[in-house]
Amino acid sequence: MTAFSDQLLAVHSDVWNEMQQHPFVQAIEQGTLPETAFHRYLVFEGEFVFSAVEILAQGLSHAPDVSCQRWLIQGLNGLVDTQLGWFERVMAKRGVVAEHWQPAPAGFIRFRDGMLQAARTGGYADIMVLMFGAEWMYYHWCARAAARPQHDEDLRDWLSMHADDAFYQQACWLKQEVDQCGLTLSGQEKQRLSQLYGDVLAWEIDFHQAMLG
Ligand SMILES: Cc1ncc(CO)c(N)n1
Repeated sequence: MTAFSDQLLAVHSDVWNEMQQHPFVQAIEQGTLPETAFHRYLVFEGEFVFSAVEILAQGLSHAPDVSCQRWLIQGLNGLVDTQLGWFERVMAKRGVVAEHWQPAPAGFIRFRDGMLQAARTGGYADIMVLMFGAEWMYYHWCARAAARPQHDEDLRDWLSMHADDAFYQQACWLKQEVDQCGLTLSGQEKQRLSQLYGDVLAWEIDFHQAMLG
């Protein structure tokens, strides 16, 4: 039987491909992303990472065993220390002030609120689907973009944080958790989570569209 994560990828391949070929992603791959768009991205991606801490923490509150708790705590450390620390340093160095980019674009709000609402009302499987949706997709485009020459050192750094082995292992763990959840879910629950996975990719497309201004 096809693993649940592979079913999600197969059913939603159109929206997956749309995200992988998004103009924001293409601009980064081709080295043509305007600096304004990168600065807008730093502000709202930083805000999303802050929300992702809450999403993973909700996951931690439902974790079925210690091994899952360890993975989630490691993920939380990565977000709070490595990533949020990186935003603070890079934004200060580049003179990017979050308050200057308010109000937040509608595409960002839809993405963030969609993710937070699903994490707050859903169970462990919901949160694994949310984070698998976000991270597996990010690993794939960032790995491609990181393999290209990138003249902006901060962008290069950000891409490599999402293309390195630690990030890949975490994305693989989320994929396995989705498969594990799939083994005991009813057909109706799987249908609901498949819809949620499709929503995540659609919200991601909205988010990255909004970053182009
Ligand atoms: C917008 C967005 N989606 C997904 C990820 C994956 O972690 C991220 N860092 N940012």
